[in-house]
Amino acid sequence: MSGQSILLNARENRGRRFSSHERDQLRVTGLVPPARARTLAQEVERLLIRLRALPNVLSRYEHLMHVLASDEALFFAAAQNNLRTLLPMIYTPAVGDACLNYSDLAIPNRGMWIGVDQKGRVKDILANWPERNVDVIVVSDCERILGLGDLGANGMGIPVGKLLLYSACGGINPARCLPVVLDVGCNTPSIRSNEAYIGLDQDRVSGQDYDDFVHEFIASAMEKYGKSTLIQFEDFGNSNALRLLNKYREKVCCFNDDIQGTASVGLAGILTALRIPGVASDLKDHKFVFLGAGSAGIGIASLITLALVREGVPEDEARKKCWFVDSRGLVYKGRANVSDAKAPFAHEASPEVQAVANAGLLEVVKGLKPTGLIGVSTIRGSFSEDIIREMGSVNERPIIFALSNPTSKAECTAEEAYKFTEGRAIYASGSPFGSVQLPGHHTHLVPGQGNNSYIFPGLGLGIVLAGARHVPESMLLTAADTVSRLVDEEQLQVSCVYPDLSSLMDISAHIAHAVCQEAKALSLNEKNVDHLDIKTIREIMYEPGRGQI
Ligand SMILES: NC(=O)C1=CN([C@@H]2O[C@H](COP(=O)(O)OP(=O)(O)OC[C@H]3O[C@@H](n4cnc5c(N)ncnc54)[C@H](OP(=O)(O)O)[C@@H]3O)[C@@H](O)[C@H]2O)C=CC1
Ligand SMILES: CC(=O)C(=O)O
Ligand SMILES: [Mg+2]
Repeated sequence: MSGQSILLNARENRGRRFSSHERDQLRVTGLVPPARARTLAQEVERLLIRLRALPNVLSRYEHLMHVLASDEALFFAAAQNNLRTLLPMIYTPAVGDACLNYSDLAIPNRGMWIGVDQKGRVKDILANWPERNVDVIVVSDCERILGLGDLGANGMGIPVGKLLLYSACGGINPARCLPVVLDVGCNTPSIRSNEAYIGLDQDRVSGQDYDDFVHEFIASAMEKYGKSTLIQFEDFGNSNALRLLNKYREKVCCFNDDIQGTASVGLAGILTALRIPGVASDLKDHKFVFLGAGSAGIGIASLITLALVREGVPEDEARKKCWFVDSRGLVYKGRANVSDAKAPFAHEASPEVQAVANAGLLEVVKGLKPTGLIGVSTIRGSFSEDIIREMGSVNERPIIFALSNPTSKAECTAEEAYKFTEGRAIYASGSPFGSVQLPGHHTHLVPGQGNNSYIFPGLGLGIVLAGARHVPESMLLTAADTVSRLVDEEQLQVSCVYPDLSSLMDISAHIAHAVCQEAKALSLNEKNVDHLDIKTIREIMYEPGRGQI
């Protein structure tokens, strides 16, 4: 490749970073401005200045997508070395705004939209993807994009964003990542009424037609890329997420990020909290109330159950540590409308608890006295002052996780959680909040970002390196243990239950190592992992700025 074609290729293009010798050799002299070659560090710095000068979230998102499409090394070097700054611009919360407005954004196309109108032709369509080798596919039908609902084809920002994190935080080569939207229609009138809407203008298909289409996609992807390609299900609606996971988890190498990745990051935060003075140090001495009993909530509770079983607690007893409140109130045995997924967590409720079951979350908290309150409901403000105060009155250090995304959907803010508990809350949120200094307090408090982005990049890397045939729950447990172990004293001092976000590449190397070992222990690895110590994994991770920044 040489001349103009190299400048038009995002993977090869280095724009103004080509040396004069390279410019001559590659025949791009004159095609780039004549000023002396710049370094990657200089270009990254310039990009950050430019981003700061842009007026809003969407303009920054658009700018970054253009950089990505023209100079991949610059994009990922900037991201990997400035995760705290760039993650919120390419992932939550910005990606929420981006998806809401996707049809109107001036950005290059990225990923594959496969429409249900192409049923029967999915294999042919996949053949249009230019790369022969794919390690990870993130696929969404976009029915539940973050807490924003059904955004149809606009949801592409999510598979794209997740895969950007696979490279920026997990060191997977971006050339081997495939974002896919299965466009099965959209039931949100405001999205479809935009005359520029990029998706199919039809209602969602469901039932057998839906299942056949998803199946055709999975079978075609396996046929084209092989059985070791990892499929990550992302942001499927509640009626399909667990169903599809259960259908495919033993058949293909796949996991559902909203169920399992979230479970792992949720458990990691809880395990870390056990190390904070004032919190009961034994998981079995805790009780959790979840607001929201969908993919994320049921996922976290199921993994807490597994962690307790690992400690010798009988499964039935373990499940009783987790209680759910859904859109109809407390979930308990004998209540109407308890789905199969919720049923294992529908416990016998004492008459006192039943008496408050329809009275709202505050009464449930008063009745059950949980040690932890976990928000996965998409309802902003649902952890009201009263509820947070109640958590503070029954716990020395209440665990309060507001995990709904994006920021606009968080059950409570970091400041609310700290203020209403006099700084005693151990708080984490799905989308980032800044640190908080309460009046009269010496130290600032740092909310952890309880987001599955701590998990899936390293988990995926481990799966790919091991050539794992399946993704058993024990891999999610081991990922949670690993993340929790990496939280240092300094973080604990400021009540933060997650490791420093800017070290995600290192965290991912640790997770990948643990996952490789787990794959080997279960004989699930198609590839030899014996040589893969943490240092070796870290060295083979994709990192365009290595040694230059
Ligand atoms: N931090 C992270 O890493 C992650 C965060 N999330 C976030 O979690 C949220 C939920 O995701 P997910 O579980 O997949 O979504 P689901 O659609 O699967 O579940 C949503 C749940 O919220 C419940 N709910 C809705 N309204 C209310 C209400 N007013 N009061 C109580 N419960 C209510 C629903 O109740 P019902 O069952 O009765 O309909 C349902 O159980 C989203 O905002 C998502 O962005 C998700 C994955 C990862
Ligand atoms: C983080 C994530 O996966 C979600 O909010 O859906
Ligand atoms: Mg998700």
